[in-house]
Amino acid sequence: MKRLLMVVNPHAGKQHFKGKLLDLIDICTRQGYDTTVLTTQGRGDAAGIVRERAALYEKIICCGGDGTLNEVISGLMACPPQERPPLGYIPAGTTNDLAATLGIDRDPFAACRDIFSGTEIPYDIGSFNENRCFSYIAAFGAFTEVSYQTPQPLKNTLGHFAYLLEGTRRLSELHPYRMQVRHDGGTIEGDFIFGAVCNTRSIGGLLRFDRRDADPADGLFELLLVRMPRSIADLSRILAGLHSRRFDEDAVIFLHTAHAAFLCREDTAWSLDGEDGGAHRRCQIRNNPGAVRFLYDFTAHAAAQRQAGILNGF
Ligand SMILES: Nc1ncnc2c1ncn2[C@@H]1O[C@H](COP(=O)(O)OP(=O)(O)OP(=O)(O)O)[C@@H](O)[C@H]1O
Repeated sequence: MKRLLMVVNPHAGKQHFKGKLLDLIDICTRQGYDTTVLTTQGRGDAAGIVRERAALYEKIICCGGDGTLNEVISGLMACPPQERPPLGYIPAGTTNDLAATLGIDRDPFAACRDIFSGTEIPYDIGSFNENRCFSYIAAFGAFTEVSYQTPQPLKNTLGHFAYLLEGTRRLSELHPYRMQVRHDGGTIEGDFIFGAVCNTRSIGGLLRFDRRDADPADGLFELLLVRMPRSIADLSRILAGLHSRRFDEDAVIFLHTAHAAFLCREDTAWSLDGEDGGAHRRCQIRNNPGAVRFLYDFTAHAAAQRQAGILNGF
């Protein structure tokens, strides 16, 4: 029998899938897999499990939210590329942003079946300071102070940022981060209130990129930087631009790059895939093209996703 490792975070989301685990294992067994199930015991556990055991399995399935998936991918990235098995994902978190972007079914049984009927789809992974990684977004900005103080960690970075901006009445409520940002095409300096390096077609439902703007396996990230507005009128223009995706070029920078280096004047808190990424003055971000192969049945759900407006241009 082929060997499959299922990594399950029993505390992810509202834990609805707990009672479904037996049926999920049954699907794997019927597909001819000798399935090992390991439940994570705390933060960092999923990364360690995958790092140490990935090479022993033909497939890995992650059951959890974006945080668990981020850890599983970190574990895979710590293995040599030839020892990384393809990855299936059964979304069981609260937001599951990446699953929405990829078009993975929200129903755990359908998602599980699609892992076996689907194909391997390469996906770019970001390295963050060489010791962390992200699959769809690394971001800093106004949202970060609030996010880690709330029991529900911030998931929806750009959506939350826009929400905070909408409520801003005085510029003094905004925190500008002075920094130099180097990308493949040059260097940008300034005071920024938000920045993100992304590999997704949708950020928090607010920004939707089309195929020309964002291909998850093109070896490039999308870099978005929002400058500190000079006036409240400026701020309204920025918000209107973010909503309509017609960026005011003076205020919002949007470009494609494989590398980004951030040199900040102060410690700046980052969020990686919606989880705490720590505070840093220097960050190096690098694209690892097609570093992880996702297993899912893209054709089964693309039409429905496109109809829902989630998946643009796949
Ligand atoms: N046994 C455990 N007890 C408590 N926390 C755990 C356990 N196992 C893993 N964790 C941690 O739980 C955190 C949250 O998990 P995850 O992001 O998967 O779920 P979620 O927050 O509900 O989903 P989403 O991020 O999609 O909204 C992760 O950082 C993970 O490290």
